[in-house]
Amino acid sequence: MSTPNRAAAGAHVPQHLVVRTVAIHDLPTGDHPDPADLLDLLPPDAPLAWVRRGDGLVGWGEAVRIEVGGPDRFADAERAWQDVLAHAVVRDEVRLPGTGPVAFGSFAFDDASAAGGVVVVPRVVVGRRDGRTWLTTLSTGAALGPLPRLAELAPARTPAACPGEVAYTDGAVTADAWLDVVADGVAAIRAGEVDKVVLARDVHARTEHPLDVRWALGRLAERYRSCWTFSVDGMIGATPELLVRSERGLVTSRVLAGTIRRTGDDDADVARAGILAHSSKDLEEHEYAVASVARALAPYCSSTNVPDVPFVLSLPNVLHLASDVTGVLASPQGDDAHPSSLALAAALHPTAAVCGTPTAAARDLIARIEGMDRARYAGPVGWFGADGDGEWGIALRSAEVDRTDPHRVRLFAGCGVVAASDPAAELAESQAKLVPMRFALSS
Ligand SMILES: C=C(O[C@H]1C=CC=C(C(=O)O)[C@@H]1O)C(=O)O
Repeated sequence: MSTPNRAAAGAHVPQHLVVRTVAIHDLPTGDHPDPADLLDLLPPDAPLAWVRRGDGLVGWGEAVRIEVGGPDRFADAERAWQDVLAHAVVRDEVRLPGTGPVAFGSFAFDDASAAGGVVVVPRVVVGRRDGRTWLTTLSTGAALGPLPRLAELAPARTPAACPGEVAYTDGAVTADAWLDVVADGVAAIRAGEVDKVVLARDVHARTEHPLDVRWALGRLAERYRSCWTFSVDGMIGATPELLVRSERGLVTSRVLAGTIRRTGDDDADVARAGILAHSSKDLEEHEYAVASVARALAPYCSSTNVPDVPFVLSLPNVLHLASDVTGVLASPQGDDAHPSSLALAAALHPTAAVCGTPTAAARDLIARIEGMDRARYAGPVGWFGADGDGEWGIALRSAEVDRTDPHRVRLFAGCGVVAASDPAAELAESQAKLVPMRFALSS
């Protein structure tokens, strides 16, 4: 495989990107049949994925890689992507969201994090939406060739390898010490420094065998079907929280904040859903998160719809208070031009579901008391296309696979803290939020 073009932010991309999308059913007879599960197509190395309920995108190979960092990481990534597109020759025979040129991205939570951000333009993408499946090839330097054949492009199918035994150890802050971190957060709230702060912790896992990311993705996608299962450059997970979807002028954001653990007993869980829906502590946490999203979207929208009351989202491990905020993007010039989904994600990030209220003070407090670099946990992760439309989740219920040692995985979980928060309850909640990734790594 040839080496990808590396584009530092804003750097010139040396070769044309040639992009072709065809419907899978249009491919020659004898080619790969319509794949039952998109994830089954992925190779073990650097798989790219954004899937939910069987729909979405998977990709592999690197045609272009854009690495960014610092406070301008989103704008720099967008500029570099535009530069790639300016040199692209595109033939898209399907014309759906996610066809034509697409790039996957994952960005650090904090401006100062060394994790920065990465945008990967794959060599091959297979997508599915509402029963329609397509194949996109993206290559550099070639001319538009004959119809691509998925059978030739899809790697020989090898089953995902089991990680074997997994040993867990403390992350940057032990569970006991994290009780003090939460207590410090509550004290800062009571002192008037912030109204809400989201505090997170990490746990280290060591797998017996090198982690085959496909193993984790398959388990997550099957069990957490209402979540977006993602994989971008070693950042993996199944997030229930959609930072923003932008499609043909409509924006949607699924805001989550306020959590109660599930018991495993359906009747008890129905009662707990009622408790959650009436918990003033959780409703307060949720209200801050919804307000932050509504405030950030308002300047870009001609109208927004912000639900008055959240619904209860049921996941296999927890119940969440959830609100779907929607909006219609304004076109200031009267044409269809509006900010890209990544620009909207940048405007929304960090919401009060992962940072706090007020944002700047909460961010400072996190940097002062949390005791770890979140890296790409709680940052935007997703994909966007040539027209800027795309989907960006918040990288929650997630883990980062070590670049140099695929036995090492860092799992993350965080909790919204308000004045009424109890450190022991928050620790238990963080353990419940670690369940999906622990499940993903289990045999
Ligand atoms: C920060 C996380 O969850 C956020 C999303 C949903 C509910 C949350 C909560 O109830 O605290 C958090 O705001 C995480 O899962 O790491």
